[in-house]
Amino acid sequence: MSEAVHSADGVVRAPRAAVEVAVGVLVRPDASGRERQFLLTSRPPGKVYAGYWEFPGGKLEAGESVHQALARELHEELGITIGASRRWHELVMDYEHARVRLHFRLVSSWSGALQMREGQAMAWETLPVASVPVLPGTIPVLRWFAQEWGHAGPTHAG
Ligand SMILES: Nc1nc2c([nH]c(=O)n2[C@H]2C[C@H](O)[C@@H](COP(=O)(O)OP(=O)(O)OP(=O)(O)O)O2)c(=O)[nH]1
Repeated sequence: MSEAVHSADGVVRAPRAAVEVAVGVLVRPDASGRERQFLLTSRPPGKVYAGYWEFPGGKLEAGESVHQALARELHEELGITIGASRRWHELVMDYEHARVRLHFRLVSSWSGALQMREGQAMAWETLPVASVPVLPGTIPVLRWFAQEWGHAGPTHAG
């Protein structure tokens, strides 16, 4: 069965190979002790979709597993060392600049203080997300949270 491809902008393009991307969904407990806060970061200046909010992560390098790529990217971007990561969802998103296969992994333990090493901004968010604008590839993740938490209403502002 072929994989569903989500268009980021509504344009349907010819099939092409997807770039594999490891994405970290860092979660922490809210005031009631439930893991309902998650970290969003803004895309750094100079990258496509600069200023859009996303989950931290990046492309796999040759020979890396998704977890290894995630650990490397989160260390490079945020200065933290992650513990285990749990496979969560996968999604193919088609942008004008590339088709990407996003491997979302949940991370609830890490060491080190968060540092924004690439000029990003960060926000601990919950639903509905207040940071704007969010990257198209981020919106399905907010829907998965909404389903799991029984959250009704908008998932993000704007
Ligand atoms: N990091 C991240 N990328 C995402 C998310 N959602 C989404 O569609 N993407 C897309 C945007 C980019 O096309 C691609 C990730 O590429 P990137 O440019 O951020 O990766 P990278 O850090 O390895 O970049 P570079 O070294 O090539 O500059 O995945 C997300 O939540 N986080």
